[in-house]
Amino acid sequence: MSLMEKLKRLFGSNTVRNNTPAIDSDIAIKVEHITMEFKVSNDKIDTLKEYVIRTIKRNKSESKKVKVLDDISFTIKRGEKLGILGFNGAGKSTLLRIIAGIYEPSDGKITINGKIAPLLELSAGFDKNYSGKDNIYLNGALLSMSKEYLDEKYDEIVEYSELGDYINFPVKNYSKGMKAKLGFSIATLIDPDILIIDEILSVGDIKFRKKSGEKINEMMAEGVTVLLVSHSINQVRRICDRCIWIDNGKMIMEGDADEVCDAYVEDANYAKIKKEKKLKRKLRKKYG
Ligand SMILES: Nc1ncnc2c1ncn2[C@@H]1O[C@H](COP(=O)(O)OP(=O)(O)OP(=O)(O)O)[C@@H](O)[C@H]1O
Repeated sequence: MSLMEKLKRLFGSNTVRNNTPAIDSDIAIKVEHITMEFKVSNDKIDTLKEYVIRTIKRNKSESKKVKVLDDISFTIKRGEKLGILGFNGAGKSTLLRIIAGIYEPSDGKITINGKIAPLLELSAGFDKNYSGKDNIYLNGALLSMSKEYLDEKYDEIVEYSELGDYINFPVKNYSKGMKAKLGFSIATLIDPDILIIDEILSVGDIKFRKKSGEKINEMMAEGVTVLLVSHSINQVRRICDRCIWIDNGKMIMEGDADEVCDAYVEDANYAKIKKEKKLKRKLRKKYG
C-alpha cells in the first residue's frame, strides 16, 4: 500500500483520533465492536511455473473471507497499562495494528484520546525513495502530527536517531537498524500519551537498545498509557494493571492482570497436557 493510500485511509477512517484529549476525559482508548476479516486465497500454488501460467492466463484465484477478530470491545483508561494475551494466531497483532491505524477494521469503531506511539513495524510508514528528513514529516503526519509540531521536534528526533548526515539520504540507503532507530525516534519523541507495543523491542545496536529500553521505562514511569502484547507472562504481570485474553479472535476474559494471567497459564498447561496425552495415545496405537 502506498503512503498516500495510508494517509487517505487514516484521515477518512472510522477511527476518531483526538490528539489533544478533553481534560475531563479519563478514557485513552475505546474499542467498540471491532471485527476484522481478511480475504485469503483458497488456491495452493506450489511452483513458480504454476504461478506464471496462472498470471499469463489471468486465472482469477478463488478467495474467501476469514474472520480474525470478532466483536471486540474494551476501554483503556488514561495511564492504565493493558496487556493482551492469546495463543499464536489469536488476533493480538491485528488488533494492535487496527488501533495504530495500520489496518482499517471491517466493522466497529475506535476512539483514541491522545498521541499514539505505535512501536510496531517501526519503518512500515517510510517511503524508501524519500530522505530521512522527509520521512520524519510523512511519518509524523501518519501519527497525526502537524507540520509546526514536527518543525519544533525535528532537531531532537535527528539527534536521538544518531543518523547524522544520513538524515538527508534516501531511506533506501539505510540499514535495517538505521530505519528502526529513525522509526523509534519519531514515535517516541513526539511526547506520546499512549504506547502500543507488540513484544518489547530490541532496536538497533547494543548502545541504542539500552537507550530505547530506558526511554520506554521512563515513559511508563511518567504514566503513559500502555497497550502491550507479550508472550512473556512475567513481563505482562510486571508491567500491566489489567489484561484481556483473546482466543480465535474472540475476547474470552477481561480483568485484573494477575487473574487473567493465572487463568491463561492454567489453560496453556491444560492444553499442553491434552496434547501430550493425544500424542501418547497415537504412539501406543501405532507401536502397541
Ligand atoms: N494480512 C493478513 N492477511 C490474511 N490473514 C492475516 C493477515 N494478518 C493476519 N492474518 C491472520 O489473522 C490471524 C491472527 O493473526 P495475528 O498476527 O493477529 O495473531 P497473533 O495473536 O498476533 O499471533 P502471534 O502470537 O503468533 O503473533 C492469523 O490466522 C493470521 O494468519
